[in-house]
Amino acid sequence: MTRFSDLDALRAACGTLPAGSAAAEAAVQARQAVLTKPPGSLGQLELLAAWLARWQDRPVPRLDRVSVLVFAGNHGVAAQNVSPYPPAVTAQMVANFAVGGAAISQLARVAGAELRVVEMNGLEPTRDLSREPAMDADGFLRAVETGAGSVAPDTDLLCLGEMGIGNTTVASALCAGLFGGPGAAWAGRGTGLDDEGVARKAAVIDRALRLHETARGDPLEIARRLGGLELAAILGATLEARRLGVPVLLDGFVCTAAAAPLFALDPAALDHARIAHRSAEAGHRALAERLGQEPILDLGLRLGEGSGAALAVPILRASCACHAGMASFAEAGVSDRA
Ligand SMILES: Cc1cc2ncn([C@H]3O[C@H](COP(=O)(O)O)[C@@H](O)[C@H]3O)c2cc1C
Ligand SMILES: O=C(O)c1cccnc1
Repeated sequence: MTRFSDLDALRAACGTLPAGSAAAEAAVQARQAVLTKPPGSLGQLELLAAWLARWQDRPVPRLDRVSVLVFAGNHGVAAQNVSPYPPAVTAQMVANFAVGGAAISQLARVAGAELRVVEMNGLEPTRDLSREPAMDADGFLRAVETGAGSVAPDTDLLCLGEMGIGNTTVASALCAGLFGGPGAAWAGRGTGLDDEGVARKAAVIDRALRLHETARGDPLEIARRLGGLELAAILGATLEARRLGVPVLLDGFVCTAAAAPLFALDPAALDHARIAHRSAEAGHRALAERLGQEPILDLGLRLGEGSGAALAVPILRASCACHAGMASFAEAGVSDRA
């Protein structure tokens, strides 16, 4: 398993990323051009096949082994009354995942994906980021390693998700720390805060931003101080997937925020990771724009768990099926344009 002795070692790993296979991408584009359809008429399906091919390094992309990895963690900042739900729900939902009763249990099945849930640090909470750094360097790095170590090398597509009461506050703080703006610019309703609750959440984030001001400009320090264990694991899994040639689907706001420090270090670092679904959570639109991405889907979900990522899998399956299974003009005896 990849080990990181210190933050500099992790930073170095983030600085040496494979570029993907331009040849595999070009092969897909060449084949798209001869399939029985007007050029470009399959829109995003054509682009997604090329994207999968590049990062899988396969001229014909495949989705035989799709995995949903959900990282679960708790957060000290939940003590600040920033979520309508108590932290005990995190463990209760992990139990619900195990017996197939959660939304992601159903959506992973529909996607034809294996679902795995990883509990971070026995669901012990991090420290309250509005009072001190959420994690020490060791705790942060072990969480990144746990994420990296959870990615099976033979995965064709990795869907990432999270569970952790209070983590929309963490994700908002992380975005503000990375990209600027006050708490109010990034804080949303999460699981259902009212206006007063959102204002309280924004104030907690502002306090955290003042406290961790000196870390501004250092994305991994921001992730350590203003992040959380399941978010660090998502960062580690996203990084490792790049190394292993596994394309990634990021779920909603929390998941995208978790991977965002990689983008802040290198704007090409998330080229193998697509935002699967635009969450209805307030900050997600701005975050996706900041990362230069248009989410594949926008169905108004605001759940997390990897739900949006799993929902995009059938679209990718359609993309692969058309690419691999359609006939060319020559094979089908269809006249191409004059
Ligand atoms: C029953 C239940 C199931 C969930 N599944 C995902 N989340 C989502 O809500 C939480 C974040 O929202 P906040 O920051 O407002 O606490 C995370 O656990 C996230 O995955 C859930 C939340 C609840 C209550
Ligand atoms: O978009 C998300 O990730 C999200 C939104 C609300 C609650 N939990 C997660």
